[in-house]
Amino acid sequence: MTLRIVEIFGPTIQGEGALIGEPTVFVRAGGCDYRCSWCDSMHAVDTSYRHTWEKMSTEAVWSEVEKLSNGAPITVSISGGNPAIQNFGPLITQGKSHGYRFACETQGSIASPWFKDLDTLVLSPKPPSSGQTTDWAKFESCLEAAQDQPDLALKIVIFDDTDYAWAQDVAQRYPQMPLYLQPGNPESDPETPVPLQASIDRLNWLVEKTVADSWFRPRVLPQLHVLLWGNQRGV
Ligand SMILES: C[S@@+](CC[C@H](N)C(=O)[O-])C[C@H]1O[C@@H](n2cnc3c(N)ncnc32)[C@H](O)[C@@H]1O
Ligand SMILES: Nc1nc2[nH]cc(C(=O)O)c2c(=O)[nH]1
Ligand code: SF4
Ligand SMILES: [Mg+2]
Repeated sequence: MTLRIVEIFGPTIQGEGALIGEPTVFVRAGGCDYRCSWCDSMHAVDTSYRHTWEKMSTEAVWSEVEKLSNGAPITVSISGGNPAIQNFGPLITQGKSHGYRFACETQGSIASPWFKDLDTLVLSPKPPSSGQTTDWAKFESCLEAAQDQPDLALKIVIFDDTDYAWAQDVAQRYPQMPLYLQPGNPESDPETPVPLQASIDRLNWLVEKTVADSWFRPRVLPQLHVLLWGNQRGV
């Protein structure tokens, strides 16, 4: 199996959502069917970066994960881009046989048969500010592909009041799924520092909004890695 890989990095901490704080090695897949206006990982999306992506065998990816984690079983997060475009099934099988855990981050536009082999599937449908439109039939197919096997989490990025109202609608569609909200980071250029106070202010805005609405279902979280390292890549 050949995979298009942008970067493999870590161990670091998972900075977002359900597994926040968890020691994690990231495998970032190249290519995405979306073009979110505010994507913080355009180097894994825009085909002008394709020459920086590496074609790697499953074995080569696995060996890098093992090297980075020093052979100690850890959580591996498969992100991108949209990793669902490619076949990460063999990597997951290999890693699980050594006691590793696997999570995947995807927008929910493409269902992959290997979703059922994950420990955690994070579905992150995109709000209006992204400029993308969710195909809910495809999103449902992702849930079906998971076959009730992995833990599921819904993670929604909020930039403004419109996104917030949209998130409330989506939440109602999926009353059983654990829900995470994170404020959007308008600064996605890796060279530009992210002022800490501005990040805190955006988080505070979102926390105060949910509390004022007595909307107690979501967990509101920052992007912890952005607070620590800004937009630096590979962390
Ligand atoms: C880069 S995406 C890759 C995985 C997949 N394509 C997705 O969007 O879920 C990983 C996570 O980062 C979030 N994200 C991307 N750009 C962001 C930004 N500027 N601010 C906050 N979160 C962002 C996405 O919504 C997603 O939850
Ligand atoms: N530390 C850290 N946490 C993350 N959570 C989601 C990430 C991603 O880009 O998918 C990410 C990332 O790139 N780094
Ligand atoms: S779906 Fe994810 S990787 Fe693709 S453009 Fe949007 S945020 Fe970026
Ligand atoms: Mg990121």
